Amino acid sequence: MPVDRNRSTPTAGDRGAANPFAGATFVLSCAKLAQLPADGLPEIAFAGRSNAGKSSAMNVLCGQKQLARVSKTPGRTQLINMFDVPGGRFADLPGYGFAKVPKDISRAWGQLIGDYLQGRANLRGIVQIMDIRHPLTDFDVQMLEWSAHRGLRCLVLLTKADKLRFGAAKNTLLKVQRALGELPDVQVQLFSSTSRLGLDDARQTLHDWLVASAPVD
Ligand SMILES: Nc1nc2c(ncn2[C@@H]2O[C@H](COP(=O)(O)OP(=O)(O)OP(=O)(O)O)[C@@H](O)[C@H]2O)c(=O)[nH]1
Ligand SMILES: [Mg+2]
Repeated sequence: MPVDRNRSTPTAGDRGAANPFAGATFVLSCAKLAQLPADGLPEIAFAGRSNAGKSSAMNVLCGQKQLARVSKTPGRTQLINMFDVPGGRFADLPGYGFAKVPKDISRAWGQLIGDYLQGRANLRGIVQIMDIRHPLTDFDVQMLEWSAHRGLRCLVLLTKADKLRFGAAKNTLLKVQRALGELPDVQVQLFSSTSRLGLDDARQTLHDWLVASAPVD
């Protein structure tokens, strides 16, 4: 039976009015750029390694449990999934770097992400999701460099921070901040979709991006 992905369960403990992304809805899945909505709404893309926690982060940011599909199997999100949020749109990008994916499929994903990052005019920023236990893969760094080259803002979420002791998480945060210090417009923070660490800060940053992108009357 098909799952109606617009019917989502609110996350327990969500503070409702404080969430700027409450009421987010699934729009569509696209395999090609031509299928993306053409209305020019400001977009924020969630990028990162397969299984890093992109879909989980998007769900918790929107205060919904099953808005984007979460899976224990890496490589599950293979299309660009678009979600309407107040003031713009979120794009859940297919994850990269999953070794068991056949080469030709892997190439097609890379092409899709590359085309999207380079060609999507209404793209306003990137949320780069990194598993805090495996930060800064080569492709993570390449994504950040592409984004900086295009003048996009970037928020790095070091997610699954619940898996580390707080001191170890803080050390990784400092290490990643130092490593990315040269790149303009990059912010790095701790995050956990499970414990909700960093949730309010991340929501505020993304909300500010969309507000800054809104047309002035
Ligand atoms: N402990 C913990 N587990 C998490 C967190 N975020 C995600 N996970 C788990 O990590 C796995 C992958 O999460 P997804 O959100 O599906 O990851 P993804 O990056 O969207 O994966 P792909 O769509 O395959 O690229 C799932 O088993 C999640 O439950 C987190 O903050 N803490
Ligand atoms: Mg996913």
